[in-house]
Amino acid sequence: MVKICCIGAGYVGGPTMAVIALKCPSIEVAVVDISVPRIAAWNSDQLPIYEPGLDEVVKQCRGKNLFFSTEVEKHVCEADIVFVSVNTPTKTRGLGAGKAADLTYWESAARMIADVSKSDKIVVEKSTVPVKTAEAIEKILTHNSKGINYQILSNPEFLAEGTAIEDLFKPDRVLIGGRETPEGFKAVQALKSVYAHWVPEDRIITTNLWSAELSKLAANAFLAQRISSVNAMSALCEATGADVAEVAYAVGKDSRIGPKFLNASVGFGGSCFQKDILNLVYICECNGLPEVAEYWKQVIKINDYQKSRFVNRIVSSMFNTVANKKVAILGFAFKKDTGDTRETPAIDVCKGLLGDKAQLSIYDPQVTEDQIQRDLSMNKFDWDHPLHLQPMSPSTVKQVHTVWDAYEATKDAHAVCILTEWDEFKKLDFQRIYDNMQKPAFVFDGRNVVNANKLREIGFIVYSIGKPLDAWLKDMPAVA
Ligand SMILES: NC(=O)C1=CN([C@@H]2O[C@H](COP(=O)(O)OP(=O)(O)OC[C@H]3O[C@@H](n4cnc5c(N)ncnc54)[C@H](O)[C@@H]3O)[C@@H](O)[C@H]2O)C=CC1
Ligand SMILES: O=C(O)[C@H]1O[C@H](OP(=O)(O)OP(=O)(O)OC[C@H]2O[C@@H](n3ccc(=O)[nH]c3=O)[C@H](O)[C@@H]2O)[C@H](O)[C@@H](O)[C@@H]1O
Repeated sequence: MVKICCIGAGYVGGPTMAVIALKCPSIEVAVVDISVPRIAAWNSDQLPIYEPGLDEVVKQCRGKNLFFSTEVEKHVCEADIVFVSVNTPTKTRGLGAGKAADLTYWESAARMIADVSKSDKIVVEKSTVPVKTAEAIEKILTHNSKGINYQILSNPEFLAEGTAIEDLFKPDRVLIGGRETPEGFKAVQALKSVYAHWVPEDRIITTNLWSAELSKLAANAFLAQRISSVNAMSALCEATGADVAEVAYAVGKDSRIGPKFLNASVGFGGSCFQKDILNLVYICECNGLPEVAEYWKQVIKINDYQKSRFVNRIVSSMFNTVANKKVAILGFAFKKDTGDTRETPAIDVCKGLLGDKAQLSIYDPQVTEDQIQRDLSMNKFDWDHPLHLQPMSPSTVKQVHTVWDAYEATKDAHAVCILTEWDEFKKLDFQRIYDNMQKPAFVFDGRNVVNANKLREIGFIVYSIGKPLDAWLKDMPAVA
């Protein structure tokens, strides 16, 4: 029986391995992690991450051919194929701080593999890593090899959170990069045969190592660039009276451009877009390509601009101050159908409002009070480290209250900000909300989920990203 071990039981390692176990009953899959609570949660009824469809997949295989364990060394030693899906945060200190990927966790995983292995192994990069990382990993493994042969493959993951199971069941493509040697080709074939259990052959792309590594960074950069492009247009729409949804629809109808990923928003979030672009920027700089680095940096700059533009719009509309005003925040996760808050635009928007002394009442159906408090008091990039290495007891932000109901959050509020596009926000009784709010009552829709005209009929002053401004907002320009 082929044995797979995955180091890192996170958002990628957990769902990816659960699907491999489901689709390949003849393969034994062990997912290991240094985080004891995380593994305990994977072995319980309350999985550590919320992802539609994940519970069912895990329930079907756990204890049969899918195991979650903290016995990292044992499972690595026994495995034929070792996936590495550990954190690759942005460096906060030293060379490349604020941009380069911190490969500490990756390197320690590689050294541990070299230490405990007693048989040949295929080592698969599942984490998103800088191009040429495989070369470094190869050196660590071969210099400590004790006669064992290692083949390094790059097999980046393209799943999106909230649709991870769907994406894993029917991937647009699976990408496998390997060395162009007979041993390399053999290793690529071995991994290909795992995916071939359920992925059509023409969707499994094989390339050289560096193409696979770079394709992952390129794909995320292209996706984020589309959002920054439409968000840049949203500012121009507001200035001119155009409607960004109409513009995006018209532009997306061109089959060369396509309709997906053109929703204007308060900004993109998530654990990877910013991190991976910063990483790409750093690689460009290191390769003497400052113009290319500047080009990609702009994608992040527009994203930061979009978030601060949103905060400025709120404050300027409300008589240039939100001091001591209750502002309801609906949605804190970085997108709907996930409880993940890593790099969520809600953090920057809330921090901006807190900077202007607002009182925040936050409701998100999947995010806990503890998580929100941690996010609002943590330093940039600290979130991307294993849980037990994050700050233990960050200070409480007193002007923030977390509630478990949208009506409670909006009661007596001066304004409502929608920061995540949860479906339930579309169905709220806005008349009831309006009746219980201070007047004038404002809605700032950072995800374009509400029917602005209906809300205006109720009496709200409404701001929607990239839509023609109502008279109130026109008179109060958002100047930074
Ligand atoms: N979150 C996402 O949607 C996607 C993430 N990625 C990439 O996948 C990688 C992992 O991301 P996530 O799963 O989101 O991170 P995560 O933080 O959810 O999971 C990483 C896990 O690795 C564990 N870990 C770290 N060092 C370890 C070690 N030496 N031994 C054992 N366990 C160790 C941590 O405790 C943690 O549970 C990153 O490189 C990320 O860029 C790629 C595609 C999608
Ligand atoms: O490498 C990764 O981590 C993953 O990053 C993204 O996936 P994810 O961040 O989970 O979610 P997305 O659906 O891409 O959304 C990212 C952010 O962009 C925002 N977004 C998305 C689409 C859009 O049209 N407008 C928009 O503002 C979302 O609200 C969210 O904040 C990519 O879509 C995945 O292919 C990739 O594997």
